[in-house]
Amino acid sequence: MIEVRELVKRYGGRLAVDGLSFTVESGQVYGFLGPNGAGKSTTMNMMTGYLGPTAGEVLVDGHSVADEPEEAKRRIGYLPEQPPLYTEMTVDEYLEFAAALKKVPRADRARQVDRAVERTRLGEVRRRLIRNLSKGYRQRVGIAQALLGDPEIIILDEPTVGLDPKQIIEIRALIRALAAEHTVILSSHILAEVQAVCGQILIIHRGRMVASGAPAELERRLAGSQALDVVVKGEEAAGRALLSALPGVRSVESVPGAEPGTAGFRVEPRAGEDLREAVFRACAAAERPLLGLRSGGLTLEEIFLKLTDDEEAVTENGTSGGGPGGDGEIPAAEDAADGEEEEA
Ligand SMILES: Nc1ncnc2c1ncn2[C@@H]1O[C@H](COP(=O)(O)OP(=O)(O)OP(=O)(O)O)[C@@H](O)[C@H]1O
Repeated sequence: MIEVRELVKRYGGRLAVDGLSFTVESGQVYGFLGPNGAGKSTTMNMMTGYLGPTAGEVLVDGHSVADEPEEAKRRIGYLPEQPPLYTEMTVDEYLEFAAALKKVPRADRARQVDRAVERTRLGEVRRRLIRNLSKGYRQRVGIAQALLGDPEIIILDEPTVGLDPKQIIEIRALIRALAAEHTVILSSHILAEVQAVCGQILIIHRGRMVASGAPAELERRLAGSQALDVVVKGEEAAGRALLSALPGVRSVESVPGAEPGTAGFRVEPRAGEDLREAVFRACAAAERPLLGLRSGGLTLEEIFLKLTDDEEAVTENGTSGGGPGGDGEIPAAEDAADGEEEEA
């Protein structure tokens, strides 16, 4: 288990990590999600003791990374964003060297290297020079290195960045397999990646946590009420009057762009109401053809983009101005970093 308490990192005038607190429970796969520059690498570097925090602390199974680095670090295997591979070594030589650096007892090194090679399926290339390996295989070497010493927790910084689609699938499968025996934390700026392998998501933006939870829970909590996108035949005013009169409707907004002779609306229900059937029946009773009816709640992808791209629209209770409401407890994603924003 890792406890991150009020972690802060300042690079000169730039606040890269701004008071992050969270807990990583054993036996789960956590996805650390955020756009480039959100502070993911900085946080991972502090969690693994590569970088000292400006303030705050990290405890690994109760051991402070700052005060008991050996105790804390031996529980963590780390694949940094740029793994320090020695490309003039063979895979075996490098892993033996890494095992020695990690103070794996000499008598146990060969066994541990064998096991790491087996788990990352490097058997075929173990006698090849690292410089002759593809990026996908090099990444596996980096992961094998993280497994040496048999740490309980594996931390992987952007493990699939720069890989081709086939390699990405292989690395994801490898991560899932690791999860059977380790707590895994990986960072990514791609939601689909985190959704594909993680049971828990931590969304970070400008050095702060903007949402966390299981993917389905986040979606449910933050997607907002089941707003409906409705298209009816005929004039806008008549369609609006019809929909507004339905019990359970909170608001009806016109959505521009409907084809001529039709009108589009976003219909917000009151909490807990499912309006689909009522909309259908009302249109039928009024002999007004219903041309479109779809749930307009946000997908997790839209939530992620809203939380990280459009922070001005995010208010204190995590709802967005004009968008569907939500009852999630997310702190405001106000401008905390004082640097320029980077491309997502
Ligand atoms: N050594 C450094 N000196 C100064 N600023 C830094 C340093 N390292 C990171 N930063 C800045 O801190 C912020 C957070 O960077 P960090 O690398 O942690 O983000 P990230 O979420 O991991 O993004 P990426 O995926 O691009 O690495 C960025 O604005 C970055 O420019």
